[in-house]
Amino acid sequence: MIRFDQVTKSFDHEGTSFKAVNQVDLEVQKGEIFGVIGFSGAGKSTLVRLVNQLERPSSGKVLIDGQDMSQVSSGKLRSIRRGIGMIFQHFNLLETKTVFHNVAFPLTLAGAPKRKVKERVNEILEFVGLSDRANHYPDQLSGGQKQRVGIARALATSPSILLCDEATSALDPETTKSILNLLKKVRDEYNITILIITHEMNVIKEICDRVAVMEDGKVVEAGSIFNLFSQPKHPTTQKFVQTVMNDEIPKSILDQVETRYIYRVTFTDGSASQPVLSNVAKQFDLEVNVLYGQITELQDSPFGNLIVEFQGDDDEIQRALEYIKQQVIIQEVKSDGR
Ligand SMILES: Nc1ncnc2c1ncn2[C@@H]1O[C@H](COP(=O)(O)OP(=O)(O)OP(=O)(O)O)[C@@H](O)[C@H]1O
Repeated sequence: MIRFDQVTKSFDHEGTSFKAVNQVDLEVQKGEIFGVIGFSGAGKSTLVRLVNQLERPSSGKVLIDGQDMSQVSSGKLRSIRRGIGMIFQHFNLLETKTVFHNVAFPLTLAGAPKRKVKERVNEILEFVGLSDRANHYPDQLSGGQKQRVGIARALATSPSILLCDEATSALDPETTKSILNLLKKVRDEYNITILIITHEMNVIKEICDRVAVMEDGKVVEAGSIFNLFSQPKHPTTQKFVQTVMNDEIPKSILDQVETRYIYRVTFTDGSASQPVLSNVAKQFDLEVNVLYGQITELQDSPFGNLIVEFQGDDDEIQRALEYIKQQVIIQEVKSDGR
């Protein structure tokens, strides 16, 4: 549905050319919630602005439903743009207009008749839970309510794509959660493709199906949430994962452990590590101790790491490791003393 094909966007500054987006290949499927994460300056905003052609690629193609955006007529581009909604970190509401008129704005702009506008605005305000705030002004609303208005405005013209540029970065954690739940509802009920850019791994973890990690204009790693969280390969991905899954074994615990065999066992979708470990304890002549761990939820399934130590005969431990490897992800933390 959205395809970046070798897309580069360069900016010229004081005689030098700078690639804000550098040869990006990505495909976002219809109805998917796709996250793009990266530190400040990685090129996320530029990437998202390439989707609705607020920026034009210097080279490569951006395709929406198979259509090369650089090849369409200006009339066609306007109609494609109406099918792409966008929400922003600072909401970008019209302060002098009521909630109703903020949401009505894109419909009025598109020339919709008054009766249709009223019907659609009321419907969408109900969807975002703000029917009782229709006559309020933005400065009478909380941050979370303002973003609900932003979402309602973006949805007013019934888009098929919703772009979210740091949409929860100005909100507290509770409000962030409620906005993310609303975005999930947008996807589930309207089958809208959602492209989220953020610097917060929590946002990715909460609602995305797949994620791309950006650095210096490039996508350094991309994949399903499970793959990225369970086996992050690039150092930047590893840093982001650690912000929500701190699985570094505390030094105080490591110092107390005398054994040589310490491993990280990772829970992934459908793999229940705990039964595997109790089977190991039953089937092999060794002791298994859980030293540390953190289990969370990823897309409604348990996910996390357990740091375990094995005590026993070397050969028996090797046999047990072979058995475990066939069932779950296991990585060595320490196996050779200090
Ligand atoms: N119009 C522009 N002209 C010149 N340079 C630009 C322009 N837009 C973006 N850049 C540069 O491109 C790089 C990527 O910027 P971009 O805003 O896409 O990154 P980002 O990952 O969204 O960062 P942030 O999270 O801070 O917004 C930055 O170094 C920025 O200064």
